[in-house]
Amino acid sequence: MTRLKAIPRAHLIAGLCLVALLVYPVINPWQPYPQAVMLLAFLLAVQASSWNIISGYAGYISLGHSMFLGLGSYTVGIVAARWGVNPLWIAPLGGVTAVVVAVLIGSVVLRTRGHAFVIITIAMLLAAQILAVNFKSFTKGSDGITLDLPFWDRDFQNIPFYYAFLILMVLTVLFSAWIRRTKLGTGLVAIREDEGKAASIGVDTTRFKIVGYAASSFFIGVAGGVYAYYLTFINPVGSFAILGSVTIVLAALVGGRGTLYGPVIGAFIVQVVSEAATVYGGGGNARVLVFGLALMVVVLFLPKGILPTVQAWWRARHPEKVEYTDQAGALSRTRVAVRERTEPSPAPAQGEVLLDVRGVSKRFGGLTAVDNADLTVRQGTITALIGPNGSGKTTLFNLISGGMQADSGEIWFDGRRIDGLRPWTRGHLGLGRTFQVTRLFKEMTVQENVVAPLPDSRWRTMLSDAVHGHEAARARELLDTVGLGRFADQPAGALSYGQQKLVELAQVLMLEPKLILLDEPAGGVNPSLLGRLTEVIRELNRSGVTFLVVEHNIPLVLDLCDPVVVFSHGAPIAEGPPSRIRTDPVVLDAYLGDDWADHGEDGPGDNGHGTTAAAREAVQ
Ligand SMILES: Nc1ncnc2c1ncn2[C@@H]1O[C@H](COP(=O)(O)OP(=O)(O)OP(=O)(O)O)[C@@H](O)[C@H]1O
Repeated sequence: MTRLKAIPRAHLIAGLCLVALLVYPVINPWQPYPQAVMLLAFLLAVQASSWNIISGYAGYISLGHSMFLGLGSYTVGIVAARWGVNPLWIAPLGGVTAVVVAVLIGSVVLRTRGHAFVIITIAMLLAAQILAVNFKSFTKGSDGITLDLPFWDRDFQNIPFYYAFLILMVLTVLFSAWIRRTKLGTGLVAIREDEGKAASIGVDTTRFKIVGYAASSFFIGVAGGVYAYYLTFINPVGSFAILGSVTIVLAALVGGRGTLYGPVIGAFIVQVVSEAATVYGGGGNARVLVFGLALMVVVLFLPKGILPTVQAWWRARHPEKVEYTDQAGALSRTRVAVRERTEPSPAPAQGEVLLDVRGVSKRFGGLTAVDNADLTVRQGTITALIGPNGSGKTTLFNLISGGMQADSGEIWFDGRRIDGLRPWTRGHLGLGRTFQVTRLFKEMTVQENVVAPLPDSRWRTMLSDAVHGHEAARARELLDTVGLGRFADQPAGALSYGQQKLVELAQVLMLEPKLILLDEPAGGVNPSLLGRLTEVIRELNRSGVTFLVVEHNIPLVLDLCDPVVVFSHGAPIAEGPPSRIRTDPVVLDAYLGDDWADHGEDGPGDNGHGTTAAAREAVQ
């Protein structure tokens, strides 16, 4: 009984529904019509659930996904007709064709971001139809291909197809669930939430999207092969119909895009409504009208779909108890362990140059944000980068981490020129960063956020478990370190700003970085946790991690960092140990203000929380 209780409610309900579906034809064997409606619902569920991998998890909407059903049908149909093989045995070939085509299309389209993908998917569906019409020697053109009737007794009617599509539906849902549990799954969701941020934490967004697109095509291709046998006839218009793609999207939207069971629920609803519209509404055209109305209702009243809406309602009625931050736990922890890098490259010796920015510039129209800047960060240091607002510090961070490309200059990291590398490759080399305004993936849980980064480009890492296993255990450990272990299963969007800062630090530590760029780490963090934060930075630094810190909290900078580089108008104006910087007349003039020279260690008007306001006022 306790074992049963451990299974999530959704899986239990799904299991019960599956048992009912398995026994239905046994109880009602001589009812071919309802069996046909059900098996078409299973087929739609296979398609919607597969579509959900690229369009629900990764957010890249495909409006031509029924193309894979047609490709599967034609592959299997052509082979079966030519060589007299039974289509059922070669149905997986349809999946292989679908994956090959998805990889080819994806390799071209998914290198870019955004809307081009939607348009291309429709274009590809129509192109496939034109090819099927014109490649007559293979496809018999508009005449189509007729296949042999099923070999089993006619008395069995649809039952074998019923079970074939049911098995495919179960396999698709299990496959989709498995993907969502892996780092591939968290990476896909990360892409949907914030593609730039995903790239900065080592997610090779191009590869993830191509793999996601290919994964979303396989079972549809297999189902296409079985469907060809079910129909015993395939032609270009029927196999590559745009209405098929619209139905897939509608099913996923109705049920709940991005959820595991939503597309399946949506498929059953859409299939039953579609059948009712055809039977009672006067034919196929009524179906199109009903689909249009349903789409409007969903967009207006259920934008998240049925399942997420019901889940939100349930959660509101049965709120989970959440503890406050385990601040005491975090503060009492003494050590934070750094993992060994999986592909260790010899770290530069203490004091050697780790990051070398040489004559880098970045212009935005008429504004030169970074102006021929030089900067070196030596191994083992906690280097500060300070300067007035708008002096180009964050832009320089973006250039170093790969979020932006420099107009000129070179950036070297750990003996390698990196300014031409993609952001995730820089991450794999050991370059991590946090953001001034936190950029967590708000719809993922806190734990998923911390598990999402990839320290290398190995397939094994990509397919490792993000929910259990060593990666998840490491994420928990890091969350405990920053005092947020109790929040692991909460959505990241529910955390306060300061808590999000701490999660972002834990997240970047998953990269096993050699150098961490911290953009205003103290912003919004309460004073006692700030103490813990600086302690963590020091501990990591003692373990060999180098830091480059942008921070306006000058007492913190002067206490924690050495050397300090001062930026003004896009270039460094001074560099040295804190003791020299705080009295440097150039720095006092450009940033700190004369008051700094006249006050003690803590600067003017310090209240223990830093003097950001004072420093900023001084600049103005
Ligand atoms: N994407 C962009 N497009 C246009 N201008 C930009 C862009 N990013 C930064 N800038 C401009 O470049 C200049 C430098 O901005 P940046 O954010 O790098 O400064 P900063 O030193 O980090 O400032 P702060 O201390 O306030 O964070 C600013 O004038 C800013 O308006």
